[in-house]
This record gives sequence, structure tokens and C-alpha cells, in this order.
Amino acid sequence: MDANPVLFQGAPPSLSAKYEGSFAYLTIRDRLPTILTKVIDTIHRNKNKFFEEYGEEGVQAEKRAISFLSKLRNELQTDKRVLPLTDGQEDAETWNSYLQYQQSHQGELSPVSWFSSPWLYVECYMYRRIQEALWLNPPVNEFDVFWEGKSQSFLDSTAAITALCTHMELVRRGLTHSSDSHTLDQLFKLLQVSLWGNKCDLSISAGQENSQKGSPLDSLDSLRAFVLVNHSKQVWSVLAAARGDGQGQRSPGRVDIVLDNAGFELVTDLVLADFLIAAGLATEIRFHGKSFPWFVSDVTARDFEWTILQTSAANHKWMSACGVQWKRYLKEGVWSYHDHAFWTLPHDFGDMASSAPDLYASLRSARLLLFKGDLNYRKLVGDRDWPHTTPFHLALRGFHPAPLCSLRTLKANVQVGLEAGQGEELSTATSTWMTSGSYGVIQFCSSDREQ
Ligand SMILES: O=P(O)(O)OC[C@@]1(O)O[C@H](CO)[C@@H](O)[C@@H]1O
Ligand SMILES: [Mn+2]
Repeated sequence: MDANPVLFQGAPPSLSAKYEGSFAYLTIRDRLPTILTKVIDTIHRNKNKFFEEYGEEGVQAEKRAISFLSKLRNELQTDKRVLPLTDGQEDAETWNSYLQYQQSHQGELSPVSWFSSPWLYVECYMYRRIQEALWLNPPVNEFDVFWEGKSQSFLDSTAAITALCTHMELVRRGLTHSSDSHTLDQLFKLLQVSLWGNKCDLSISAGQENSQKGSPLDSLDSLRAFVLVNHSKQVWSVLAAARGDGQGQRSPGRVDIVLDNAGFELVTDLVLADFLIAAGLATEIRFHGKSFPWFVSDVTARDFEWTILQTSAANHKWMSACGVQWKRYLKEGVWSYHDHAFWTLPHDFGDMASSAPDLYASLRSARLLLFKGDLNYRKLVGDRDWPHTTPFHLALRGFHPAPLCSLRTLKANVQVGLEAGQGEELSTATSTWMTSGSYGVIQFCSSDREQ
């Protein structure tokens, strides 16, 4: 994979902690050390488990991993240079080439350090260094330091998940004689449920409990005003057109969902994906997750499989019915799970065509791409300090593999595609509108850049 990002002329500067007091600065100064401390505590709390499983070797490995992570936390808190990776994993060379590129871009007078470099780069780098601490210390190398938080978030959301699965089973029964307007209405509802599922992110809460309590369907009306951009109609147009009118040769196509968080958010995405198939709006769904634990609550293959198993084995009949259906989709190949290395590299999506041409080519054959969450949004627009009225397709900087839609709650201070004055109005109403997670967008861009 070519590490060197494509330089996009005319893009504004990257968000960075070099701007004291910025959200990036506060994230790196406060939240990332808190996350690292929780990771260290989690490893320490599992010391007996490591001893039971691996004997003294496990205890020694636990000590070494903690020492690695304590050193990492000190590097971060004292703004040391970003260091090359030493674990020799497949992606290490790409990460180290990216570091060299970043250093050449910043110049020798400004060493690449935590507070001097682009926020997106150093935050992704921190999660890769956490993995390095595990991978360098077998036999604890397979331990998922975020597993407890992710699985607990699912268990704490059981009531909401049950309500959502019950809704899906009722909808499924009504689909055989459903009018287009009813199907459209359901699609709009489930796009919003998937959007708001993104509030349940353990990175923004620095690992604090962040599950869904009430039924997600009950709050859609009260949350409508918080959707700043709503392109649900464009999503319907792409999918309904592909479905054809029954006479045409068109056929529904494949929808790719670039996942974000495990727990409740993943269930909202599985229900949306189930609906797309059941309503005949898609014939195949590809899910894209992370190949190792990432940003505290992002989905890995283990989380994906566990969530479907838990749902299918639930003692609530509609929750179990959904889980059984989802297992069937996977068995039949209607659904599939993928975890390309690109999603856990430091590159933003403007670099995908050059850095991961195989992945870019694969996404091009989708009818629609759904990108979940804030980090994916930041990577779509390059985590640049864009004016809020910048057209979405411009901020994508050439990333146009297929029609795409971002379902994102705002947890970082970057947002494009707003109307003139909309950002100023929001800032007057509440200064934290870009970072609290209270606002969201359903933001679409067609692949032929008409938007
Ligand atoms: O991608 P998600 O899970 O929606 O959110 C992840 C994230 O919002 O967590 C941090 C909160 O500031 C950001 O660094 C990052 O973008
Ligand atoms: Mn996430």
C-alpha cells in the first residue's frame, strides 16, 4: 500500500492540537490520556485471568504491556516525537512511511509530535500503538482491551434492542403488501435510528457507560430538529430507482455499510441492513469493520459475530427471530463481513484510491455506501477546518467511488454542507453543537458530483 497521501490543493489546514484550547487540543490533553489509563487499568484487572490462562508467562507479559502503555501515555502527555512502530506487523511499514511523509511535510524544524501534528493522525496512531503494546507481548497479544466496554454496552441496551427487533419483525410482516410510501417511511425511520445509534460511542465518553436506554423509535420526532442535513430522499431515490418498477431490467444492488461502534449502534445497522433486504431495496449487504480494536468501541469481527450470536440466542422471541434471520443472511452470502487494513490506517479517504486501490475498486461496485459515525466523517472530509458552507462533494476531495451517505452525530469540530448562516445560528444557540453528539447529519453525495 502506498503510504503517501494525495496532496489536495486548496484544502484548509488540518484540525490539530497545535491550536491551544481547540477540541483537538482538549481531546489530546485530556481524553486520550484518560482512555489510555482505562486501558492500563483493564489489563491490570485481568492479571489473574492471564495467570490462570498462561501461568507466570502471562503475568510477565501483562507487566510488559502495562510498561509499554505507561511509556506511551508519558510520550503523549509530554508532547514527545511520534515514534516508528516496531512490531513488524503487515501494516507497520505503511504506518512508518506515513510518519516519514508527515515529517517531510512538517519540515525538520517541527518534529512530528502529539500536539504539533494533525489530530486525525495522532489519534489513529495512539490506537495502533495500543495494539503494538499487545502484539509485542504474547501471550496477551490477542487480548481486546475494549471488549468489556463493548459487550457491556450491548447488554445495557437490551430493552432498546428488544424494542427495535420487535419493530423490525412487525415491519417484516407488513412488507409483502406495503406501498412505496410506507416503505419509504420505514426507510426514513431506520436511517434516523441508525444515525442516533451513533451517540453510543465509548470514545467520546472516554470509556464511560454510553448505552441506549429507551426505545429508539419513540424519540425520532423529538430529535428531528437536531438533524442538520437530511438527504434521506436522495438515499430512497438511489435505492428505489435501482429496484426498478418491476418492468425494467434494473435490479436492486449491493449496499456497503462502513460500520462504526459495536453495542447498540451495531444493532441499529443490522436492523437497517435487514430492512433493505426484506424491502427489496438491496440484494446484498457488505459490512466493513476494523481488523483490530479501534477507537474504544469500533466493531471487530469478534464483536460482529458475538452480537449476532447474542441476538439469535436471546430469550425474547422477536429479538431471537431477528438474530436467526441475520445468521441466515450470512450463511446464504446475502450479508458478508470484511475488515480491510485500510480502515485502521492513518489515511483519510481522499487517499484510498492511491493507498488501497483494491478497496476503492470494490466500493465502486456498490449501489450505495453508508458511512457510520464521526471518525468516518472526519476521514471523508480529511479532518480539515472547512467553512461550514463548503459543498460536501468538494470536501470529499475526489473520493467518489459510488453514491454515498454519511450517518453521523457530530463529535468533532468539522461540518460541511450547511446552509449560509446555519453554523452561525447554531453557535449562537449552543457553543458545543459540533462536539456534543446532540446533532447529526444524513448527508448524501452522488458519485457523479451533481451535489
Ligand atoms: O466515530 P465515532 O465512534 O462516532 O466517534 C469517534 C470520535 O468521535 O471519538 C472522538 C470524540 O471526539 C473523536 O476523536 C472521534 O471522531
Ligand atoms: Mn467509533
